[in-house]
Amino acid sequence: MGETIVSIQNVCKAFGKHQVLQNISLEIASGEIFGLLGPSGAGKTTLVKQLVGLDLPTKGENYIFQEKMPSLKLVEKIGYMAQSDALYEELSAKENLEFFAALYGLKGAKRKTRIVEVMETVSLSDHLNKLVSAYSGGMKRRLSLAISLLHQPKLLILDEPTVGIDPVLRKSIWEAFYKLKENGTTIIVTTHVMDEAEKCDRLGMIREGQLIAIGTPDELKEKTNSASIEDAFLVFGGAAQ
Ligand SMILES: Nc1ncnc2c1ncn2[C@@H]1O[C@H](COP(=O)(O)OP(=O)(O)OP(=O)(O)O)[C@@H](O)[C@H]1O
Repeated sequence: MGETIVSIQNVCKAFGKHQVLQNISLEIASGEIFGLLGPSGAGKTTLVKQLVGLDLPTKGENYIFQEKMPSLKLVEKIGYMAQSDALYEELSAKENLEFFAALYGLKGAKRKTRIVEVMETVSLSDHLNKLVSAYSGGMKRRLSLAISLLHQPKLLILDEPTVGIDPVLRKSIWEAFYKLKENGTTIIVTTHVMDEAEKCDRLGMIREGQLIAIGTPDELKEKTNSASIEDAFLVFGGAAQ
């Protein structure tokens, strides 16, 4: 495995009395596609928000590129796609991309090239000048993904990137992830979709704020004698014996 890019150390998070993350520790290496798998409400979004510097743990620390989060220095190195799309509906896709590219300091020819490239990556090149309000839900997800890729981040954090995307496009988006990985990008993806979990290099299974298992999809299935990730999850979660 490559060098450690993400180190989560004894992270806890409480909202009032509600303990949402319970002593999570894990490390993610350079070039991995790491999946955080868990049901709705398990704490995945809460954890990734800390990794992008949008929230703080109640206890413990998160280090990214050996730097303690939150750190403004790392903004350029991290791409984040939130669970709900943050797009300007009344603008075209191109105008949205130009706006975010400007925020990242991309100018002139570089900006133009990156806009073309990221739209190709998400198969939206033919819809560049369309208003976002005329986009479908899946198209908006893909545009959000394109925006997160604009500045060629070394670490990409994607919160449920393929929700509302049909299986054909989902496949093409995963091909894009593999291409990014080949170019050295580390990717963290949250999901509750089991077949998507299978595509990750390693998985962290999260249930009720606890990391109940970690390993490659094959390791997790072997350890539990399960035919599927879904069954493995149930065994680790104590629901089936
Ligand atoms: N700002 C907040 N204040 C209070 N409770 C919160 C807050 N944010 C999240 N929670 C609670 O923390 C728990 C974990 O939520 P989180 O969004 O991290 O789960 P998740 O695994 O990402 O689920 P989903 O797949 O539905 O997004 C939930 O019970 C949620 O209600």
